[in-house]
Amino acid sequence: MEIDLGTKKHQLINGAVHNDHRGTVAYVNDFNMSPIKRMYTITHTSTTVVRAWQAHKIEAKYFKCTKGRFVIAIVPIKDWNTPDVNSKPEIFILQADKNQVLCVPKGHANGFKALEANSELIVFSDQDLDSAKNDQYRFDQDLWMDWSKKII
Ligand SMILES: Cc1cn([C@H]2C[C@H](O)[C@@H](COP(=O)(O)OP(=O)(O)O[C@H]3O[C@H](C)C(=O)[C@H](O)[C@H]3O)O2)c(=O)[nH]c1=O
Repeated sequence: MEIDLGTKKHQLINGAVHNDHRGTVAYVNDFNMSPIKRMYTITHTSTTVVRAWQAHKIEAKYFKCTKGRFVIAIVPIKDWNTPDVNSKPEIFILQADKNQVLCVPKGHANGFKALEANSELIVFSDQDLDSAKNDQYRFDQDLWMDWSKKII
């Protein structure tokens, strides 16, 4: 099944793993990367750092944890000037040993923190850097989530 990346709904795409005498192939066959224009990685050396909230009207993002574990939250934004303080974030745990890609469609804010020191995310974007620069919306990290609460 191929995932429709044009959808307005976030999606968690599950991959799988093949092991044999040569080693391991970890794959996410349903992640169609044709819309991707750019990739980068983010490493959090500490579990106390919160990177939130960054939001995009037109940019879709795809997150894959390549080391450690992250808690990542996403919130749909309707009013970009006065976002709804009562919106409820959807929360995901991404971990390197679970082969999953989280697709966050345009129109959402994302925020995250590492659950283990030195955790790393790889991020894929469907916008080049120039478009992304004009599509950056930042909101206070204390909006929507109490990041100090134990999540799992
Ligand atoms: C992402 C990126 C950044 N940079 C430069 C631009 C800045 O001088 C510096 C730090 O970037 P920024 O402050 O935008 O990083 P974050 O606050 O983590 O935000 C980034 O990752 C979160 C999850 C988002 O959702 C943002 O859209 C994305 O910009 O790296 C580049 O030159 N190329 C890139 O692709």
